Amino acid sequence: MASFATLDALAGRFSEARVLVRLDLNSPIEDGTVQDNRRFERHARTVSELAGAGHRVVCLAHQGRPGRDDFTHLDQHAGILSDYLDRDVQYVDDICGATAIDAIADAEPGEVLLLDNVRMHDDELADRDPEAHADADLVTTLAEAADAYVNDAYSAAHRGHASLVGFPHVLPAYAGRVMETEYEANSAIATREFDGQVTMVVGGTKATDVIQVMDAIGDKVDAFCLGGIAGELFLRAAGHPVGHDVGGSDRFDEQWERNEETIRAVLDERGDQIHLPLDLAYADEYEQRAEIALWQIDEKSTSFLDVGSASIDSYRDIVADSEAVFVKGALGVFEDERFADGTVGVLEAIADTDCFSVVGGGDTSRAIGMYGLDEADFSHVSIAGGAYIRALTGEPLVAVETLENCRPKTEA
Ligand SMILES: Nc1ncnc2c1ncn2[C@@H]1O[C@H](COP(=O)(O)OP(=O)(O)OP(=O)(O)O)[C@@H](O)[C@H]1O
Ligand SMILES: O=C(O)[C@H](O)COP(=O)(O)O
Repeated sequence: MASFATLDALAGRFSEARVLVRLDLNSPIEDGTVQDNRRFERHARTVSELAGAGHRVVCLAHQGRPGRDDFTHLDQHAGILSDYLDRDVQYVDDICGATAIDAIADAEPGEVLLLDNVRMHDDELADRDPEAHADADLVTTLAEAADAYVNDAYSAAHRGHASLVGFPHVLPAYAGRVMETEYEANSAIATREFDGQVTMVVGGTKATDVIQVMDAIGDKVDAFCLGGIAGELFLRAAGHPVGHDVGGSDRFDEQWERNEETIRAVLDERGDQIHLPLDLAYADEYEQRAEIALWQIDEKSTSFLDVGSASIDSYRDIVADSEAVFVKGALGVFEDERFADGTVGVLEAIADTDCFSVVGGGDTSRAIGMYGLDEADFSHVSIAGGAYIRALTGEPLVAVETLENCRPKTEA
């Protein structure tokens, strides 16, 4: 259990307050258009609760990183957020200048504002510790204009940026509903004791991340079911001619070099817990899905894009016997229907059981909506990427620690 104060405590202390709410609306951008995603819908619940209670809600968020194509203003984000609320979101083209401060002062009870991309202010990304961030202009100016601070940005909580760690030192600070639920579910592998089998489904393209997770939490997990790039790299370590770059791909060799030692050590120490694909799927000469058993592969000349049917059956059985299942990364290129069987098959197996389940990773969790699965059949579908990885390994998240350490005095 986290020891931060929540919106329940805020409700008991404030009415019609000016509440600064840090959201994480960081989203994919395609051809200049911000793509709607779960983050808007989830954060809308926190914003709606606060606005519905009559508070004046001032949202702060970031988009992209300076120097990247996805570093933009938040006007489109305001539009998407208001689609999920039963009220308008007023976009303020300023962060903590006179325009922002006036808009905050003029806000009526129940009104929602979204300030501009907080990473456009130099203080946000300055390399400072939380106490020094609390003294920076960005934080002191906005804190002066507000009564309370809510951090709902769990998925950015591994970042020690000003808007995430500065305010709790100068304003009564609370965790929003997204922060609360994400923290609870994603930390479960590190904090909860499960009576039965704990399974982790590991796939995707970021093999380095997931291999580190496997290395760190091997003691807490009974079965790892592998697919995606990590699956092939483990097969390569086990002596199979897969997991090499072919036909212009650049996903394998570099990650192999970086992780070979860890992969071999994990296989050596935890071979019994690790379930590798028994077969793999690829596009044949007619561009149809075809499968090949592992023992039939004698040279790496094909790009494999999914695990095969025998692997899926075996993973489904493992899931059915599990008390808890955590998913990180897709087992295949599910965006292409021909190669969705592995990812969808395992998600369906999880949905069919009443095990405790967490599905993480922005890309992977998209498969739930794409293939008509019901989010309600999973205990939690995380909207976090880097923060989820850290939570799985039990690594502290600096913004969560700050909320806990700066718990408002009256709620202590
Ligand atoms: N064999 C494969 N070859 C190429 N890509 C694959 C393969 N298997 C899975 N993928 C890709 O992995 C992606 C999902 O995993 P990824 O590592 O990107 O992370 P995620 O955990 O879902 O998301 P994020 O970390 O971005 O929040 C999917 O888009 C899928 O197409
Ligand atoms: O999208 C995310 O995972 C968070 O917003 C963190 O973004 P960052 O990796 O750019 O800090």
